[in-house]
Amino acid sequence: MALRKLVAGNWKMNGTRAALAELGAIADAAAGAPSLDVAICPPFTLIDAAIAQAPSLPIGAQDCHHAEKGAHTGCISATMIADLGATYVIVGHSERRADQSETDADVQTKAWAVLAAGLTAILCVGETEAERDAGKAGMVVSGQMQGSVPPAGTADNLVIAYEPVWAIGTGRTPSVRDVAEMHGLIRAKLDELLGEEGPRVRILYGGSVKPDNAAELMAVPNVDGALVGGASLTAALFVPIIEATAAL
Ligand SMILES: O=C(CO)COP(=O)(O)O
Repeated sequence: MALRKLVAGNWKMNGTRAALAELGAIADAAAGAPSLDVAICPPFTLIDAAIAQAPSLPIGAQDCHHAEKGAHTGCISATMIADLGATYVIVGHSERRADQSETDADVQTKAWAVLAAGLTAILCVGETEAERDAGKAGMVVSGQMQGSVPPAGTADNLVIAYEPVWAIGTGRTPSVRDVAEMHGLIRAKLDELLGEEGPRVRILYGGSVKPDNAAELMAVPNVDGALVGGASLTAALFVPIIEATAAL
């Protein structure tokens, strides 16, 4: 089944207010590609201003706390993100799994919080290079799915992002064959975990997506869009990725 593609940018810990100048051209490209969904996930500090600057462009956050509110100094809840008018929250990014020691169980409770706030979770999974070299990539990703996908996930509130850790920020990407194999495995796992919603949940590929490889990667079966890091920081690089995906 061909699903409507989503091309989402993850700005990570990049961008001060000056970066908002990129959003105009990105919003224009999104408007010119009505067959796709496009989104930008800037740092928390820019969400409000990004929504004001580009009201037509869906905006997301990169993390949230699992609780709705309370004594958690420095944390941000999904409810607060929803209150700003955002649409998406990334959960379980490998950088948080590594830097903040987030477990599958942590990621699942965060995903629950995102769904409860009426937002869409972009839930990230992916193996390290050592795990791939050991022939364990499928097992690792399948285990992450088992432990972190919320059973209440539907096509409307859940997106999976397959991001092999070794492809993030490295300029290296898996072969088209490896991407097809992993996305097929993730699809089968979604079918197992979510029943009839499984075939409709989008599976994004992330890791060194650039203008020159976007068309090839986005054409792979079961690749329903991209989660783009570095190349989403400027319209000059992100707009060609939107256009290449829309042209498929
Ligand atoms: O981690 C990523 C998106 O979440 C991918 O980052 P890069 O596109 O910079 O490799």
